[in-house]
Amino acid sequence: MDESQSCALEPLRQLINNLTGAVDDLEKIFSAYSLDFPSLDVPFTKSNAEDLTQTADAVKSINIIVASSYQLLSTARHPFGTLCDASSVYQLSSCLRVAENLNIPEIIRENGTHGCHVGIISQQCNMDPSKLSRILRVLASHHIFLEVSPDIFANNRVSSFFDSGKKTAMIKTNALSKYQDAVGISGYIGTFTDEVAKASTYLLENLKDENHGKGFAPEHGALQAAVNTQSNYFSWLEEPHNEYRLGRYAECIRGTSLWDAPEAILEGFNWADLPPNSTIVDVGGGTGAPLMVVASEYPHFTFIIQDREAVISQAREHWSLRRPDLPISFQVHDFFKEQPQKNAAVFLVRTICHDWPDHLAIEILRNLRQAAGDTVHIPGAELTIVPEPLLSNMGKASANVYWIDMTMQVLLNGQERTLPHHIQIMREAGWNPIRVNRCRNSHFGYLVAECVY
Ligand SMILES: C[S@@+](CC[C@H](N)C(=O)[O-])C[C@H]1O[C@@H](n2cnc3c(N)ncnc32)[C@H](O)[C@@H]1O
Repeated sequence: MDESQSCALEPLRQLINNLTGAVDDLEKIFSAYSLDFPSLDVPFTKSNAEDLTQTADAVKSINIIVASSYQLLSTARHPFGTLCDASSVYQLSSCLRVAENLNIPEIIRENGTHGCHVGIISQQCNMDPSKLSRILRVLASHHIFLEVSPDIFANNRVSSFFDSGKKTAMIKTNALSKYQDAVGISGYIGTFTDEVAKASTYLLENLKDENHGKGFAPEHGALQAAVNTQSNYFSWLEEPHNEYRLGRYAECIRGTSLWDAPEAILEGFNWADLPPNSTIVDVGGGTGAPLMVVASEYPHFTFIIQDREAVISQAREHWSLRRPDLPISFQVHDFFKEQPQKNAAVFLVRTICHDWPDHLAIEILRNLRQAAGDTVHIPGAELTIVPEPLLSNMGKASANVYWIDMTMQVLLNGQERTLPHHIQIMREAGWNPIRVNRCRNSHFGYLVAECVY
């Protein structure tokens, strides 16, 4: 082998060394607890081993594996292969949408643990078996479901993660019941593969639109062309024909809690330092999944969830089903109007600003500033230093941050922001960022700010 050949292969060897090192580290982490790493071929169950995969050291190793293996694949294969994949990846989303909408993980679960013939699956969801088989094969080829033998599909660790845990008989009588107090991320998949995917297909048309392409109005994004509406995303969701999508969106947002490490909200802010009678206002809180974590730990505070009227009804129902014991009140409030809570110790503003372009995010923050007595609390973003030759943003391991950024662009002309950008809009709204708290196992940062007097 001549020198130039060995040089050209060096990045591949470095990437393999990264992989080996990361797998060795995972082995040490799991053997310290005498646990096995969860198998891809076995359905997901809440377990100590799954919990261990979420800890900071395990996440670090897993991210190195994800980034290195994707870079290895892109380095090794012909560009045509990478571009074929990128050109057709929407097919994967479309097939996933079918599987979620037709309750395939639930049907397979109800038919035993050894897999289910596509003939039975298709009978139960009233589809043509040959078409469904091809759809499930696309997914199984991407490790979503396991094709145990030709045309027999079983749930694996990935497909079972969007099993709602509900009975299909119940879902058939009430489609929305699937998303009420569900486990898994069926709502997240439903929303992302439906309206977000539709909006995304109009990205180029929206960018080239002579009137709106260079603007940032939330009612002039790609979504409006895709679904033929003049309303912004949230108003459109509340139109009568979208009852199903609105119900599903609530579950989608609960699913977004998984972007964050489970304990991040507790570590992101020094809740324990607040006086016992403090009022915490969750602004645009949705159904309040992250707030439930705080309220469970600090039930002596007063908690208020604010959101649009339709969402507040969902939030009331969710808390009464899930945690009727916790002290929480609900308030219909439009965060573009004057903030009625003047004595809040904390305004929690989680994944709100990312929905909106700068001028509207600043308006939301200014309204809080005008009502504020103490601190506000906002998630931001930070880069992580990584080993050579990986990309400095961890490439594929950070892909979801960039997917969500594009989601915000196509839905509402919103965006994810870097830490300096977060700081800039907070300062413009009259807030002084004083601290960023980050969990090592999460892309989220918690930016704590005080009023500028
Ligand atoms: C991305 S979700 C975040 C929910 C919650 N903060 C969380 O992190 O789980 C955005 C929320 O903003 C709410 N929202 C949108 N427009 C609003 C408005 N004008 N006033 C109050 N809430 C609004 C939506 O209904 C939705 O619940």
